[in-house]
Amino acid sequence: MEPTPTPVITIGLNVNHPNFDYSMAELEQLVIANHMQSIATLVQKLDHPDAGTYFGKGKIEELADLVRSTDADTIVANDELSPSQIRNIENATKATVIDRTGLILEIFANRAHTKEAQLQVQLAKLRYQLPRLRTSASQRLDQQAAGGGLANRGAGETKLELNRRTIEHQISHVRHELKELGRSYETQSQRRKENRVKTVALVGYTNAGKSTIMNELVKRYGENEDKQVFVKDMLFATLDTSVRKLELPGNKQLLLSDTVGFVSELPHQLVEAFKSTLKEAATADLLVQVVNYSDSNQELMMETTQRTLQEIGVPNLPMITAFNKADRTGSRFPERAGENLIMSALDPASINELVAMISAQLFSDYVQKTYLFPFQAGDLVSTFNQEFDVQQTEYQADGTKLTVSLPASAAERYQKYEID
Ligand SMILES: Nc1nc2c(ncn2[C@@H]2O[C@H](COP(=O)(O)OP(=O)(O)OP(=O)(O)O)[C@@H](O)[C@H]2O)c(=O)[nH]1
Ligand SMILES: [Mg+2]
Repeated sequence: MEPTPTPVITIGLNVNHPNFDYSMAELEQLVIANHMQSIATLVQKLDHPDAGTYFGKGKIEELADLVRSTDADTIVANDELSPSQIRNIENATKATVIDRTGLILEIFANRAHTKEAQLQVQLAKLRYQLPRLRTSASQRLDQQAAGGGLANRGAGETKLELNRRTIEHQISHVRHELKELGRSYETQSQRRKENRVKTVALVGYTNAGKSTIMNELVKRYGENEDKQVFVKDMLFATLDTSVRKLELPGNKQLLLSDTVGFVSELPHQLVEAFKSTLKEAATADLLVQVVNYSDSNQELMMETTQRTLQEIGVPNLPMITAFNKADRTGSRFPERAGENLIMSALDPASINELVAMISAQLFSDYVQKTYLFPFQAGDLVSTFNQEFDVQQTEYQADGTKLTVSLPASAAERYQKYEID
């Protein structure tokens, strides 16, 4: 059974923020993803945040009253706060303050499963903690850190120095471990490149349906249909990149990867840390951007996706945009316009259309050829049947005639058997 969510108060400052309501709604979702529940919300409109307390003086008093009159002893702020803002709000309200960055880091810390994701989150946490050594926001992260050993309650100046050095030491240690892992990772993807297996990466905003699409494709075309990935209606269900091998009709093989979802204002510490997980996307032959077409903020989400892809250094790759969850809208689907597809992951016709689009993009260098293999080259007939898309076979007196669709590069190798 899931534990009861921790009650919290969410707070936000509207500093001429055009998408303020949306960012507050997203904060509520992030809170839920961290097993918390917002029981009250306090917002203020200001020209700029108060340098010392974020909210203005009167609003801070209101917040303190709210803490006293509810069950919540945790406050979650919609922005990244300075260490002194966190400390001052905590002193004024006697509650624990977590900022948006700290919240996202907590979610990631609780969800990371692979060694690499865990190290990356740890690195991001350490970087976040460094300037915040004495706030309870960083202590919460401390307590979660594997092995702990960093608790610094009642820290004096010397202890603080010590902690700083410990953290710096840990940062370089984690970096080193990541580098080692990265090396083996690189050889893996290098090998894939050499074998010329085409790669496709699903990217996009969190909760858009990337993992659901991955599972539908694995069910139909996977080596092993049990290799399903985790799907859940909450933010950041996926944190680790999973790669699955698919074989589309006609022996067309590809590697499909499902990646971590993006969110507005993804903490820069995490963007940095996840660069290597997202390398899978950076080296792909094709990106499929999944968009939640039923969300009124889809434009914003697409902008965030574009910006994040740039930040993590994904070059401008060929892209198909899948406007997913159309079953929740009044729109017709599947409906294709160029490289855009309005679709639903729950609809087989949509999945077929998506596969056709992926296949057309990836295998555009395929050519159709007719070969005559004499009987002494009989081995090639079985090789061709295993590796390529054999569309027609005719047994003739002088050998076996095959009509085949295959990559242009492979066709070059078998030129001498080619007949018109
Ligand atoms: N109605 C409807 N629901 C969908 C569709 N695709 C996905 N969902 C649901 O949307 C929720 C999120 O789906 P996921 O596949 O986990 O989303 P994701 O993009 O992988 O999310 P993260 O891993 O958090 O980045 C789940 O509850 C899915 O069942 C769709 O086409 N239609
Ligand atoms: Mg997912």
